[in-house]
Amino acid sequence: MEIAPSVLAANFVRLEDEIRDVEQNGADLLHLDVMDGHFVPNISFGPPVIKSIRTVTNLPLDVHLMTYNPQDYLDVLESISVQYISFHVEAVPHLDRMIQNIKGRNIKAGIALNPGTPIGAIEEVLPLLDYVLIMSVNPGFGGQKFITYTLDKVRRLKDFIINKELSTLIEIDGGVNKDNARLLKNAGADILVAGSSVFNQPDRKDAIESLKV
Ligand SMILES: O=C(CO)[C@H](O)[C@H](O)COP(=O)(O)O
Repeated sequence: MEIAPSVLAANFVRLEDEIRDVEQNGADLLHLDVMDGHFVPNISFGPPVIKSIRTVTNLPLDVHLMTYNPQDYLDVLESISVQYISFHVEAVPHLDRMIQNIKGRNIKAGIALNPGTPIGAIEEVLPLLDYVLIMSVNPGFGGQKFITYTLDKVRRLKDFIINKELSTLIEIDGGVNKDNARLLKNAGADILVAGSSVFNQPDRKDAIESLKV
């Protein structure tokens, strides 16, 4: 199980220290939510902040584009050398083209699904994807409660991946904590994104270890 602390929950005034803290205490990836205030009702940070973050960590950067027109960010994210980019199926009409655009840059490609979006929406392109990001809250804000029906979605997606003999990873994001981490692992999640349950805890080592079930 890999843990990707979500920078959205970090103390932005002390961002460098916050990132070094999770890097030194067991984080596997750093999850970066880019919000545009349109696809989701919030604005977070964009490429200039990600560029600065790149200079203070060796962790793989896992960028989640909660935006319309995610293709517009690819050139700059490639120049920053991020390793993972996910975009929302609900925001993009040409899934195949967008996946090829990401993978052609040697960046891992993922598609994110809102809680209410069925996994059938990505069935055809699943073999092309490196990972699927299942949202377990409605995206836009940290600190929300885990939506329990998304657990079954993870299970069904895992079954599909196994039946098709694919190696696609499942990442889950929203309301992840030490109480549901084992359920998520058993359902088939490979990467847990965790905002509040890491950055809002005083001991980040303990917080990350408690999610690595
Ligand atoms: O996608 C997200 C919210 O839209 C974030 O990754 C969010 O940071 C998750 O936070 P938490 O773990 O506190 O629910």
